[in-house]
Amino acid sequence: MLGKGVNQLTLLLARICRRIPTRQRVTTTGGHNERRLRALVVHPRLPGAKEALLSFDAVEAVALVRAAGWESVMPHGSHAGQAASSSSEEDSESASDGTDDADDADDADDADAIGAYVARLDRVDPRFFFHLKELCRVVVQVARHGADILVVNSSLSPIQQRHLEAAMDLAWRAQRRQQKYDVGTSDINQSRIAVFDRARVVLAIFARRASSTVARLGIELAEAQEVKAKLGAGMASGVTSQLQQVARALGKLPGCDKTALLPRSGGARGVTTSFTSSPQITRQKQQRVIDEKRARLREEIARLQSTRSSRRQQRARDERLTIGLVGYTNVGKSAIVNRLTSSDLLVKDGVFVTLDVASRRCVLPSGRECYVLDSVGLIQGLPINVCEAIQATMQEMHDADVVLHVRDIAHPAREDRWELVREMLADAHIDEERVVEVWNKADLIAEKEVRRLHYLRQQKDSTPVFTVSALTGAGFPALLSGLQTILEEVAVKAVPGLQSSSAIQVPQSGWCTVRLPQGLSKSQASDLWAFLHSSSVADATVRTDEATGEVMVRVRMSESAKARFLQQFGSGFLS
Ligand SMILES: Nc1nc2c(ncn2[C@@H]2O[C@H](COP(=O)(O)OP(=O)(O)OP(=O)(O)O)[C@@H](O)[C@H]2O)c(=O)[nH]1
Ligand SMILES: [Mg+2]
Repeated sequence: MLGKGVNQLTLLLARICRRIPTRQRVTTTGGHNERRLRALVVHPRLPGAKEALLSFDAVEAVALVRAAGWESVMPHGSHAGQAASSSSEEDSESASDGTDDADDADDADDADAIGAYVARLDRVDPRFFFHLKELCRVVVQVARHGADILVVNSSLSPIQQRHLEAAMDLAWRAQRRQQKYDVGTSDINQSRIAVFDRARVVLAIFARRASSTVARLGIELAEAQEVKAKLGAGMASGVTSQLQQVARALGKLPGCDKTALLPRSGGARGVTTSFTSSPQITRQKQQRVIDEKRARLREEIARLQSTRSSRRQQRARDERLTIGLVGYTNVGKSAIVNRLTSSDLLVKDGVFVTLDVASRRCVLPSGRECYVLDSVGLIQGLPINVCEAIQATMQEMHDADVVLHVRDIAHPAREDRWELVREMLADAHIDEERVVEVWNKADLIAEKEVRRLHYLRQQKDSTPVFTVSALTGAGFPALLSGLQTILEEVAVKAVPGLQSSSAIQVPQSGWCTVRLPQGLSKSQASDLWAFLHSSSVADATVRTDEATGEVMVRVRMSESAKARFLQQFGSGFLS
């Protein structure tokens, strides 16, 4: 047992992992009112990024923030999309303080439309992510608008995160000064404005809303991993002068002055976190506790995942084929599952509405049943390994017989998203041959445009595409009969030695032989296949009769299985 010190450490860890400021309650009218945390979203505009898609990327980040339950702050009149002339990196004493009010009216309109602060960068700074001039602007924005959270719509290294937190501590002091709050010395070592990158926001969404235990544990594991990474990331030398520049920029806000913002003893000491400032806790101890926690979580997740995989095996045993739906978030996957299976899964305009895989039964036009799996949406900038729910989605897709890649065909960023999903499917080793595209939301674009997109698509790839509207139901009869044909092909191909359904034939008792005649329908062939692959049949060997061309499948069947076979298919197939 590690004792009381370790318990304290665990509490500290939990606090640091969440790192959400304690300002859940603020005084507005004298009393204590609950208010949502306020997040400033900063979208970095880097060279090479597609200008046309800028607003979609930024708007998506704002949607993520809302899904996390935070309010996105972007008051009118703030800087958005700084003029190109301000984009050069000027890590000098003359760095702009970011407090000037010469906001361009168009920029302000952009801000209102996008809801995010757009930071133009020539490159990513290894220490602060932003070059000094832009860093000052961002920090001033945070201080000015009373944000509790800074969201950088990209991925931050542990060092960048740590340095940004240090800069945010200065913003927090400035916020307090502006509000004439007393900055007590006991508070000084506490980082109060949290810094989130895109992946952390996604984790926060899952942490807030994920209902399954395994998803929650997955979040805890990701957080523990993050803390571990941060332990190794100390403050780089030379950042003090940059923090002083930041303080200078903040010092121009009303009620603030540079010297009051900087820690009394100078340097970056006052902006260290409570974690690193607890002298009694050694780094080894911290690491040991985190490692133990990670091992415990991994074990528990593995145990729960094995339950999940036995559910998959159960599905496989009951002989129904599985269709998995995968795609970018908000493309209409759940709406399609609802249409296919007459279910009422939650459908909503937003990101990450579905947070766990769900399976529903679907009846095909032939009366044959299959499973349809709804899944967690994918999103740009989210490494699969960060999130257990996304890993689970990919595992389900990996095991599905057919994967429907659902696309929002009306979305301007559809091609980038198509590429992203294809890459993620390839990374998860999902065979392209099993993937069928479904173009959804066809009601939102003109038919002529759909035809044009089909034409362009055929130039590149001749695999089938189904165009539907989950809203109106258009295209669903064709989708259902297409799925039926595809599943029959899948079933037939799975019989060893058979290449196509038209060739199917089969067999004798104890040992018996099932004969598959030439003219067998696809649905009969797949039903026969399903039976022959059930647990009551064993040791199948397949050969083709040279004289008749019939396929003969020799199998061992129990007496009861044989009786069921005769009942279902008659005696014509047995010899
Ligand atoms: N116009 C139109 N809207 C649609 C269509 N299909 C879905 N939607 C809307 O798109 C939004 C997202 O639908 P969902 O089914 O929740 O999307 P999803 O892909 O499951 O999203 P996540 O679970 O968040 O990944 C909802 O507002 C739906 O009403 C469609 O064919 N046409
Ligand atoms: Mg959904």
